[in-house]
Amino acid sequence: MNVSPLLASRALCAGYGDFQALFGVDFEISPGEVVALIGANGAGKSTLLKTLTGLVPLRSGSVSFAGIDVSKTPAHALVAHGLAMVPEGRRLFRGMSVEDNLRVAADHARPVAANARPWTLERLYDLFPVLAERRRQAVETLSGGQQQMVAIGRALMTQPKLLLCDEISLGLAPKVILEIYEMLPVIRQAGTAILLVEQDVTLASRSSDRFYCMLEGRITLTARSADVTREQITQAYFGVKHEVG
Ligand SMILES: Nc1ncnc2c1ncn2[C@@H]1O[C@H](COP(=O)(O)OP(=O)(O)OP(=O)(O)O)[C@@H](O)[C@H]1O
Repeated sequence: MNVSPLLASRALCAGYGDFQALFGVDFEISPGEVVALIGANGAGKSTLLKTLTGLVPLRSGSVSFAGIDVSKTPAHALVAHGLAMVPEGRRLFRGMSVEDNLRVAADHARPVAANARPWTLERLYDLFPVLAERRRQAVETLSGGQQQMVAIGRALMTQPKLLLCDEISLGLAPKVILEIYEMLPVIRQAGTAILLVEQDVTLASRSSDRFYCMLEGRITLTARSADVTREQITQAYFGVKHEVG
């Protein structure tokens, strides 16, 4: 059975002023899938993420999320439809406690069905027990890894169908990165699809079902993570187009 994609772009072009950053990008992620987006600095990953979420306008092509035309929907309204972002740099509400950061997000949550099991503070504290210990602390007093957990928790409190994670490993120690990445399967089992924008290619392919590689605003490789070779990734990352799987 073919499942319709949750998020899909077709022939997407976008840019800034005279500069075109994305050229005909076809991208999709299905419900419950974990997809990674990799590429060197400046390849266009953040721009793609921003265009998929309506923060950068389309020049041509289309983006749909859960059947909604993203170009006709204000970015903030997409949250209520189930699209949540863990932004690069986390952007937590400084001066507010861990718990208040999480509670604020709940005010913008997607309505969930009566028989669904929503993300609650208790459930998040089970996922990241250290946040329960620090619930009353101001977020800026937390370590970088703990702040990243709050950023993920805040996004989950909006009850997303899709969690977009922009370089969540950036600047964190390897042990902390693993702690956070180990939680992704739990989030996915709860029914949330995940898009990981990641600089670390090994981590990205190990943690995803499929991935896309970008180079200079174009997709140069799309593959099932289990099927792709190191050489194919290297070529796509630096310059030769491949289609696998
Ligand atoms: N606000 C902006 N104004 C003008 N050009 C921009 C802007 N943001 C990004 N760009 C340019 O668009 C291109 C793609 O940048 P983007 O940030 O999307 O790449 P990236 O793959 O996310 O890189 P990084 O990993 O460094 O974040 C780059 O050439 C970048 O210089």
